[in-house]
Amino acid sequence: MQLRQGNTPSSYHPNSLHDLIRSAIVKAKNLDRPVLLSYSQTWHPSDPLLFLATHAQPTQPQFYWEQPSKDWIVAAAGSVVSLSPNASLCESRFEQAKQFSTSLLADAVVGNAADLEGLGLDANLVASPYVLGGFAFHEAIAGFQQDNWHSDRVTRNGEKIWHGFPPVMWFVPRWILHRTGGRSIVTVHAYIQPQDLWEAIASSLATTLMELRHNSHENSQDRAQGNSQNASIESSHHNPFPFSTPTSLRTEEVLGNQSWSGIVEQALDLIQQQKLDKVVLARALDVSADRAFNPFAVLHKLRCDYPECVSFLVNCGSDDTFLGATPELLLQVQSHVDYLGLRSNAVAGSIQRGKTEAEDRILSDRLLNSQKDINEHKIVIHSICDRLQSMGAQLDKLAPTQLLRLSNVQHLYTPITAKLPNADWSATFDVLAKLHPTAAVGGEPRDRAVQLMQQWEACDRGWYAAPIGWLNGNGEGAFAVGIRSGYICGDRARIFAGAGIVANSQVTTEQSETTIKFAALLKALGVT
Ligand SMILES: C=C(O[C@@H]1C=C(C(=O)O)C=C[C@H]1O)C(=O)O
Repeated sequence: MQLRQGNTPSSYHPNSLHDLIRSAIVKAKNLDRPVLLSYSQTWHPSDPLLFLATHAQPTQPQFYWEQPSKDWIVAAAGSVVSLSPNASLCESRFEQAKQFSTSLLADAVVGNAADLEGLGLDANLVASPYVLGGFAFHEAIAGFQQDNWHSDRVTRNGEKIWHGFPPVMWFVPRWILHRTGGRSIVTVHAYIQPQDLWEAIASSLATTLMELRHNSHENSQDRAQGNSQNASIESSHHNPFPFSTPTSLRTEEVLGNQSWSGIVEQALDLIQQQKLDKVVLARALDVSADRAFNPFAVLHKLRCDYPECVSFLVNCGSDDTFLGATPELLLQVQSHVDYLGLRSNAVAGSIQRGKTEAEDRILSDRLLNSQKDINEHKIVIHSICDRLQSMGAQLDKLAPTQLLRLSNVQHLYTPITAKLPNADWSATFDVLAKLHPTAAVGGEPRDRAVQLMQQWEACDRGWYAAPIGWLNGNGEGAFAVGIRSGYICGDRARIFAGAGIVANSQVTTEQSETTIKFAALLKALGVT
């Protein structure tokens, strides 16, 4: 863990909660605008997903992020302040999120409980305010109504789509539980107005903390699992989400004007005519069940099956939950005194897993030596590197391309790291706007590819393949590409899978690749 750097957004305030609230009110009065307060304390070790499932209310926004490779879990719910996307503004949704986050984190008043103070500097770094959420793939979602995004969004064939998802949901949660290094910390936020009375704020924060502490189910689950500081979720034989799984499930491909293989053929024609280098085309499946899916149980299956991935869940406070386990990190940032450290992972080029070790090795070798996949992967590396360089980023020496093996599929994978000089954490949003969509989920040239997918794909991508992530007051942040994903609404789910089409792609091979990718979500939903 690195030490707090000079240009991190929030200033640290080591006082009691009551003193902290007083300082925040004084600051709000002096600035004549609301300020964010965050207060953190250590928490008893618990499974953050179970914690979210038992403490979030259905009408509250919810967010979950589990990144085992970074030993980083964030579970959050409620909202003290959120960005209301304004379609009439000419700024993009990333620029709106930047403006929203900048003053919030810059003015934040941050403090820790005495128990955290005792743990030293490292703990202070973990305890900070967070802004988090996600974005739609395209600037606008089909049928989105500015004033009424909870209302039914209906497509041309009369179906409700992406019902609870605005083009951007970016918010400061009421509470957040983060677990890293075997340590759990709860942070509560308040959005303090200049005229607020400290008693009211103190009582509201105390109520939030009390409600979080009070939950017999969570505590009994902890006892049942014998949770200790280092207890791993995967090693627990006890299923923390016992619920009745649907017994009867039906899947149906979402049909557009043309079949998926038809649009792949058309893409190949354009590639042959050298009008396009790559386009990623997605399919969607509707799954319906005889009873409601439990999104937390579905995510639990995904995180157990895909520990190499980022498991995520976002609910904007409606009936719909978007979730998945993605192998693709779009952007990880770390603020330093005179630069912003960047990391983005190129993931493209895929083959199935073998049934035996020998078969697996043959398939890996085939992928590592496939000129078509190497080219497809290079297009993605170049799309990321060129865009970072166009912003003035200094790229580190490129690491060799490796294999990324997931339980259903293996990919070509290259981590890309860079430094953005003289930039602070707020540049994260500029980098996101530049990178999304990379050629891993968009194509090359980007605008042409995006136009084709909007014209050809059977349904709106909504939040599929778009950035989901968080930023905190220590100048750290991470955004994943929301693939291997779908949304759940009661007894229905819509899941997505795409494949990159380049020169020499074969329609049947690409179709099988999407089938393999669908398998992750299908299995988690209970389709065998
Ligand atoms: C678009 C998806 O995956 C992307 C496409 C890949 C490919 O075509 O080889 C590999 C990984 C992802 O970049 C998806 O899973 O939906």
